[in-house]
Amino acid sequence: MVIVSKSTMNPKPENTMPDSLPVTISQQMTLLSAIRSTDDLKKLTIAELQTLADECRKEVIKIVSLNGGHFASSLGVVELTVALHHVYSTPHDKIIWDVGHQAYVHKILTERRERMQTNRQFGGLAGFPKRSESAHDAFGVGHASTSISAAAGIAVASDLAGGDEKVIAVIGDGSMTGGMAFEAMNHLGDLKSDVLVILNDNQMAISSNTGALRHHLVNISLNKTYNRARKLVWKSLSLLNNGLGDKAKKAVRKIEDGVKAALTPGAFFEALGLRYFGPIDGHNMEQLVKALKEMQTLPNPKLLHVITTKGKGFKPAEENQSKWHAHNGGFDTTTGKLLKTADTSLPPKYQEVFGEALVELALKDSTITAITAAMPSGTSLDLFQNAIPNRFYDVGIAEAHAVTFAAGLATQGFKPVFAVYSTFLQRAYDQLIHDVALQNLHVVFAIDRAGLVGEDGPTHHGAFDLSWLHAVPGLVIMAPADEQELRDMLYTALYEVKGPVAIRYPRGNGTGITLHKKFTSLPIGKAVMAREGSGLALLCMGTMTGKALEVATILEKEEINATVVNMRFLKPLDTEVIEELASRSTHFVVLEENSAIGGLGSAVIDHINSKGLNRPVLKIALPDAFVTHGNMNALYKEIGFDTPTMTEKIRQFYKEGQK
Ligand SMILES: Cc1ncc(C[n+]2csc(CCOP(=O)(O)OP(=O)(O)O)c2C)c(N)n1
Ligand SMILES: CC(=O)[C@@H](O)[C@H](O)COP(=O)(O)O
Ligand SMILES: [Mg+2]
Repeated sequence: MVIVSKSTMNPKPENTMPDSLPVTISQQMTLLSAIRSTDDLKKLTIAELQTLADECRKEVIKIVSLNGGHFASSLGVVELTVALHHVYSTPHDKIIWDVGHQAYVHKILTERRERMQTNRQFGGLAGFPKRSESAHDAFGVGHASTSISAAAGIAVASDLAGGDEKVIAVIGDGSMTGGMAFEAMNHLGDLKSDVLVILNDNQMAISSNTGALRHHLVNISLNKTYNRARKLVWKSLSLLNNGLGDKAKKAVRKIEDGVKAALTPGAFFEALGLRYFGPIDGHNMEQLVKALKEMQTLPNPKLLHVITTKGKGFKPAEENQSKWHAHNGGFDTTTGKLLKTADTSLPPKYQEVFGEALVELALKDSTITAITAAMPSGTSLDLFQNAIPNRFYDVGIAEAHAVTFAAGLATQGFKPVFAVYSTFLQRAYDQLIHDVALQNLHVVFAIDRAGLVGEDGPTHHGAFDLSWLHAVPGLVIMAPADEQELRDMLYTALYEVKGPVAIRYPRGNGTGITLHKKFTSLPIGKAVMAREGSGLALLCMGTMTGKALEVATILEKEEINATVVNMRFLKPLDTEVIEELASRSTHFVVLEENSAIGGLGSAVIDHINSKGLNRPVLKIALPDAFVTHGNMNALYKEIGFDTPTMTEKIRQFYKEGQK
């Protein structure tokens, strides 16, 4: 195999009007609009493939500028995606995109171009690959580091069934930091199944990638001796594929292995049983196509290291890759400038209030440490990182490790705060139980994005945390009704609670309440009255309190005088308030933005039953189903969380009981 030198990195188009396409294209038509299926890509020359890539890049910029979505990651893999669909044949061959936030070009090329303007909208295309959406989406994704495991499973299934499909996992350097990726390579290397792992190395997760592997990958790219030796290795590979006899093949393979073991920084992957190739320039179509064609002929697990630039081809995104990881849309497609000025009148976001409060407290308390699993900006722990870098830890996409790491810190008298999205903490349930709760360690879980999150959809909704946290003995679980309560709950978690404690709060803006400078300790396990009433009791978790108050105001006009209680704590549950309410209420309604199974509703019903209080309870909660993607208003309407529907449900429930 010939490695293309830097000077040939951007080959000039050989002919701008391809005659190799099945359809005739007019002057105005782009190459992209002539593509009907991935079969059409097979016939394109390298220059045409590059033209197609340029058009796809423009298309991604246009789509995200209109409706928002994940951005810089797709721009970085435009050439890689085009090359993959040129060399491989999906859906027969299987491409598994890790996380899937970089798969927009894959979607455009696999018969979804016309629907891309519905991307992430209610009823439209999903923002991530989804098996039910297209046969070309080999595996459903959203969470990181799953691709190699899934690829191994698919390849083994093919081995068992005698299939001949090729299986390719495309995984970013950020996702490669996740434990599952290592576990999968360890297994795959032993299995010997035919899987190509493409390591898309752009030195970025959402923010800068972290960890020792990151430095290792930089070393590979910069190692001159290796890069010279690599040419020799690739030459031997070409020999291998060009008709040598079995004995000679073995001898060449031995030489190759020897050279690589001595010189290849990629020996790390080799040790795990994956033959390492690369690094190659992931924006050079010729190099990519050649490399992929070589990979296609090789049996067994192998890893192709591809170097790309996140945000490639859109200057603002290349210059600020983290900011442009995802975008809300509404920007100029050349300059990146916002077309409308941002609304500065909105209240601060819950995550910002959390991040600021934690810094305030940690500046006065040197035992507080902050931990993120690759989400410093999303959780606002970047504020802590800037203010107190020596007590800030970004562990990579490694939620399970983060929890046990926190447990270790806690054993030594530190107060670790792990800020993590609800959906990603699911990865670390065992660690939370076994390493933290069982040892009653004082670890604070700041559980962000609890409840529905909108456009990211079911892979990202924080729909279950109250249910699974509820089952853990000794864990204190709280949810603030507004941003002031979030500050006070953080303070309470750090200074009143002595064991494991979780605070769950939603994505997005707070209520706009005026924040006090002072922190207040909240009595543990005690609810607060938000509205006095009688007959009907509305018991709320977190921000559902605001919604319940709206409902109560509407019902008041109909002479239904509801009591609204902000429960504050799921655990310990305020059983006294439930018993007191039972003395003056005939009906209970529990409101929570969590699955109807196992959260506050279940806790209240259990207590009512255990005391023989005999009160009917209506649960207003998320359905026992995966909630789709779309904007929050559309989702709330879909599940009956809009104020009119909730009011009607509660009205009916109460009136039925009065008959
Ligand atoms: C388990 C899990 N934790 C966190 C995330 C949030 N997340 C989404 S993309 C991403 C960074 C991925 O980096 P990389 O794989 O290198 O892809 P790139 O965007 O650089 O192409 C993170 C942390 C996630 N999707 N899944
Ligand atoms: C792909 C991924 O998991 C993240 O990029 C996620 O979409 C971020 O969501 P927020 O916008 O809520 O931070
Ligand atoms: Mg990356």
